[in-house]
Amino acid sequence: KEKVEITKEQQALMKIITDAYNRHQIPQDVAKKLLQDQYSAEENFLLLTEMATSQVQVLVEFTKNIPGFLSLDREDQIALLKGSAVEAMFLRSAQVFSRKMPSGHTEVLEERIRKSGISEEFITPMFNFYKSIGELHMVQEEQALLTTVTILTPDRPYVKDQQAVERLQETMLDVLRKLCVLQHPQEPQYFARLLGRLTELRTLSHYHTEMLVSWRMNDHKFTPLLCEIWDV
Ligand SMILES: COc1ccc(-c2nc3ccccc3n2[C@H](C(=O)NC2CCCCC2)C2CCCCC2)c(OC)c1
Repeated sequence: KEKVEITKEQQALMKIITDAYNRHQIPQDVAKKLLQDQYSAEENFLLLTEMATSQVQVLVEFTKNIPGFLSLDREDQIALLKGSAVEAMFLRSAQVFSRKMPSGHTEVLEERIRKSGISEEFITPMFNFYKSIGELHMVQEEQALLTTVTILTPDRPYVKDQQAVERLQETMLDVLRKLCVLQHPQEPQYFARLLGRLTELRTLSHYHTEMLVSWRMNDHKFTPLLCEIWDV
């Protein structure tokens, strides 16, 4: 049985990324807000666009802490951010949804999201994803590394130097693989399951524009930053 060992460098890399991931949390916790009050579809849409706008800003700050990211070609950095922003947002939403909450809170949160204004057809795939992320019981290092692996996806549109991105992503995947083996020794397939979620995440993100324009209200307004990042 091969002995899996995280090197000193990998330990340092993981600490930098996890600290940055935890530092760059959403300022106002949306779950708390949703648990407090029931909002109209319009108010919920505004809340979503506000949360998503601040999450994109948080994502940009987070990527500056990924060792090697700032050494990539500048335009490739933008292409990676634009290409991963929606997936990072759904990954963060899944982590918010799967957080341990006092009993009954998750059910209230689920109900509020179901009734938020999102159209019926997207609710099942979205919650299937949230629950499949929750079942993994990821530790924070795994969450941070999974988001990093998602950002460093080489085949995003307009990425010129895919090899450079691939090298960075492989560095992160190697740490994540070892971490999974050490954190979940009884589950040799855990790492594979984790990466499988990224496929589910990409599929869910394909629905994203549809989910927004079909929100049960008229005249959907977006912030300039979201117009940049979302294809709306
Ligand atoms: C595009 O369609 C949708 C639909 C639902 C969500 C969603 N899933 C959630 C799961 C847990 C808590 C919040 C959640 N949200 C919205 C939100 O505020 N998401 C934030 C985005 C930035 C990162 C933190 C979460 C809520 C939904 C209820 C109405 C108000 C917005 C969503 O988040 C991408 C996108």
